[in-house]
Amino acid sequence: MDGDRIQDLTFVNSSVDEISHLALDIGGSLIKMVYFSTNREKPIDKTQNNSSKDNLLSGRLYFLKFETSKINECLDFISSKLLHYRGVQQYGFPASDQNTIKATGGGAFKFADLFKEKLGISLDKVEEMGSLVSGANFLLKSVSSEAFTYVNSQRNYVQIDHNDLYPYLLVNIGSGVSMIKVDGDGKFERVSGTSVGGGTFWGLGKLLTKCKSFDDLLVMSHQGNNRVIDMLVGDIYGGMDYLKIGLSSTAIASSFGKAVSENKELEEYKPEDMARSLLRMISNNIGQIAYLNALRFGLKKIFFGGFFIRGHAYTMDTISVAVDFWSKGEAKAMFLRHEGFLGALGAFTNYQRVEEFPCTASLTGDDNQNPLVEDLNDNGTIECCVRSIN
Ligand SMILES: Nc1ncnc2c1ncn2[C@@H]1O[C@H](COP(=O)(O)OP(=O)(O)OP(=O)(O)O)[C@@H](O)[C@H]1O
Ligand SMILES: CC(C)(CO)[C@@H](O)C(=O)NCCC(=O)O
Repeated sequence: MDGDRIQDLTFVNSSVDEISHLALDIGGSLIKMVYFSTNREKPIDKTQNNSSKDNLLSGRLYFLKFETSKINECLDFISSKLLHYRGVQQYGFPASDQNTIKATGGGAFKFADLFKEKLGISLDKVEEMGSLVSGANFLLKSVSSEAFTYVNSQRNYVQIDHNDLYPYLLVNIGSGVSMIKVDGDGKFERVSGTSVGGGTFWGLGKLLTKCKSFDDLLVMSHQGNNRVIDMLVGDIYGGMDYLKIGLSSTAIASSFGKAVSENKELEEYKPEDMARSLLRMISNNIGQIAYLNALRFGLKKIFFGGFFIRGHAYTMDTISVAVDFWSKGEAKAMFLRHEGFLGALGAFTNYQRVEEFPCTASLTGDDNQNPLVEDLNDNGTIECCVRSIN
């Protein structure tokens, strides 16, 4: 299992009994899991606007991921922690909600029988594109310091103006890529997509470099030099720029194009260089298609999500430069800190008692750990509230 340890628990004494609202996004490559953990001894006071029956439970959202090809690890995890039972009755959920969890992504259909058979769990299916949009809107509207631009190797956090959020283009780079024009809460249209996405990078990368894990492939791409394999404008123009059409000598004229004339065997290329060319090719292509779709609908804001990005500097830089270059600085590429969990968060917010409250995401780690998984290392929790009925 490869999970993200989420740190900085609000309630240091919280125990596994306090887990609730488990939601899954079961994709072509990865299963994403989101759950809420509260301190049942300290439900916070009712807000002034609440009905007398409502309580706001304060706690944190935690995030985990599993490879879809190792779905049994996910099933074992849920079963060993009894996640499907937790918090359901305690926080006013009807008994019928027991053994039912919200799930989105193709795997919610593909693996529904497996969940039923192995764990007795029914998957309450939440539509995938709607989940991505709900997850993105939740993050953009409720979580501070969530969206950022990436320019000159620098993350610049963007203040989201709630009155000026829509419309925007959401580009979710998972195994494949979906491009969704978002006009409001629940108002969206999938306007484009491409099969050249994260699965392509991971699949071709595995074949070309024999790397064992996605993270190895990313590390390799960081160390490589794409100019060894990519045919540059300068390679064609004798070292010169082609400024008349806006191309410098170092721009890529043809991804992997040098391999044609060099008569080298695959083994003669360094895996690092191939990983770099591949990452650049795919990120560039997605950046360009995203821009074209933004242009199609006159959208200035493009948010990129999906686990392909992984906060990887080179990926974000390539996408940002592509959007900036093609739009002549008109459109902006923005990224999300919880990029890979849009669908799972969308399924989570589909629980009736999860609403929008101001949330904060913890940026740094400390001694407090995910109550379920103590030996994981990555990324941040979201502090938030859910409504419960007593
Ligand atoms: N640890 C990892 N293992 C495998 N792939 C990873 C990992 N980390 C990031 N990735 C990348 O993330 C991609 C999957 O992203 P994501 O989980 O958002 O999509 P998905 O839901 O599996 O796909 P889809 O939505 O198309 O069904 C992989 O194809 C790969 O490029
Ligand atoms: C099929 C989905 C939606 C599954 O998540 C995704 O992998 C995707 O958007 N693929 C791209 C398909 C296309 O539009 O060509």
